[in-house]
Amino acid sequence: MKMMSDGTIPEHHPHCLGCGSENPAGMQLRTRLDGDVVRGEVTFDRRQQGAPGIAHGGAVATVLDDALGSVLVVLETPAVTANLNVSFRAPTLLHQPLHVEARVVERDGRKLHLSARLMDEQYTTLAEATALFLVVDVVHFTQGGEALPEAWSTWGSSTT
Ligand SMILES: CCCCCCCCCCCCCC(=O)SCCNC(=O)CCNC(=O)[C@H](O)C(C)(C)COP(=O)(O)OP(=O)(O)OC[C@H]1O[C@@H](n2cnc3c(N)ncnc32)[C@H](O)[C@@H]1OP(=O)(O)O
Repeated sequence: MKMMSDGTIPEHHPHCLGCGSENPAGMQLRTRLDGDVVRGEVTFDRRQQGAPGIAHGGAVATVLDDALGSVLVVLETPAVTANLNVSFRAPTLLHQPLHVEARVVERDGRKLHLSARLMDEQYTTLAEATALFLVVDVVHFTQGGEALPEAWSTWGSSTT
């Protein structure tokens, strides 16, 4: 597993494993592994604002998708989001420290069924997601014409 001795996942986002990309939309999601669950913290600011003082739903979905991407780091499995379903349960306020968790629900061949949740400081659910990720060959990621992070070369690429 790709993690530090304190359980944190280095450079939470898969893109950051050596390629120098920033987090999507400037969001600073930091994740760590807790048993089988990826946990993280994030705080939205005005860059992710939708209605005044409230995070945009797309930004919330991005954080959930990003946390799900961290699960791939733990699994060391190259995969992509095929389907993402988000339920928004309560307004996500800006400038509040929030908790995120993501986990594997089931693996069925190439299909990874994952789930994620965004919670406020009191662990009240604000949004939750279910997702289908499909395992792909690492070649999938060369389509953008950019060099891939060195760390990815050691990851599995079997799509069977
Ligand atoms: C080396 C390590 C690298 C690690 C890097 C990891 C991190 C990377 C960064 C991660 C960043 C974070 C994440 C991101 O941001 S990932 C970025 C957002 N996602 C994408 O760009 C994905 C774009 N889509 C595709 O490339 C293709 O459509 C994929 C690869 C997904 C499937 O095309 P492919 O030709 O391969 O598969 P298939 O069509 O034969 O279908 C196969 C099976 O799947 C079922 N199905 C398909 N789609 C759906 C659907 N929407 N709902 C329900 N089911 C669906 C389908 O019915 C079939 O089922 P069955 O008939 O077999 O039962």
